[in-house]
Amino acid sequence: MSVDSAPRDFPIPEIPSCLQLRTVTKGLIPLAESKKLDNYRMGAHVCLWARQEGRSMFGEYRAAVMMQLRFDGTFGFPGGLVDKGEDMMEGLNRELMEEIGWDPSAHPVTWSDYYSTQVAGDRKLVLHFFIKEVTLEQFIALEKSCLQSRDYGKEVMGSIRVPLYTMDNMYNGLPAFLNNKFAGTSKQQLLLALHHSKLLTEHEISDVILKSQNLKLAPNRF
Ligand SMILES: O=c1[nH]cnc2c1ncn2[C@@H]1O[C@H](COP(=O)(O)OP(=O)(O)O)[C@@H](O)[C@H]1O
Repeated sequence: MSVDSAPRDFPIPEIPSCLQLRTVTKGLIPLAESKKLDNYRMGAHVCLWARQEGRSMFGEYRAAVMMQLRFDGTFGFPGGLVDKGEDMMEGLNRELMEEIGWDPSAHPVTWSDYYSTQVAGDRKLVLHFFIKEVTLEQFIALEKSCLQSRDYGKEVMGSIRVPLYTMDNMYNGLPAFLNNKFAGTSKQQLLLALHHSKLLTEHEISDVILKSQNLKLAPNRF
C-alpha cells in the first residue's frame, strides 16, 4: 500500500468562533505532542465527503457526508483503533477497508487529509481526525462497497449521509440529526469538518447548534 507515512507535525487547527465551545476544543493537541504520549491507544477516523448539487424536497443537498451507524447504536466516522506497532496511516486505511470496503491502493487517505488530534487523558486515548473530499461517483461506489465489507452487519450497521439542511419547522434535518448519540468526539468532528470544507458558514453552524439545543427545551416539537 502506498500511503505517505512520513512523520510530520501539524499545529492545532484554527477553531472558528462558532465552535469555540469546551466540548469541541477540549483535548486538541498538536500532532507532535501526541507522539510523546506513552501507553496511549491511538484511533483514527475520517470524514469522507463529496460535493452534491441540487436539492431534495426537504432542502439543498450541498454535499454527501458519510457517517456510519456503529454496533453500539451510536454514529461515528469510518476508522478505528490502530494496532500496537502499526503505522497510523496504514492502520486507518486498513480500518477503512474492513469497514467500508475502501480500496487503499486506489485512493489512500494520506497525511494531506489530516485535520486534528485530540487526547482523552482519562481514557488514555489519542484520536486523529482526517477530512477527505472524493467525487460523488466515488462516494456512491463506497456506499455500495460498505454492504460487501468485512465488518458490515457486525461492527458497522451501514453508512449514512448526514442531512445538511434544516427543514421548515426549524428543527428537522441537521439540528435533529445532531441530537443522536455519537461515538467519541465525532459530533464535534462533524461540525469542524462542515466548517473546514466550507459546506456551512459560521453563522449556519451557530444557528444549527442553537436549533438542535432548542429541542431539549421543547421535546414534543414535531
Ligand atoms: O468517529 C469517531 N470520531 C471520534 N472518536 C471516535 C469515533 N468513533 C469512535 N470513536 C472513539 O474511538 C474509540 C475507538 O474507536 P472504534 O470503536 O471505532 O475502534 P475499533 O473499531 O478499533 O474498536 C471509541 O471508543 C470512541 O471513543
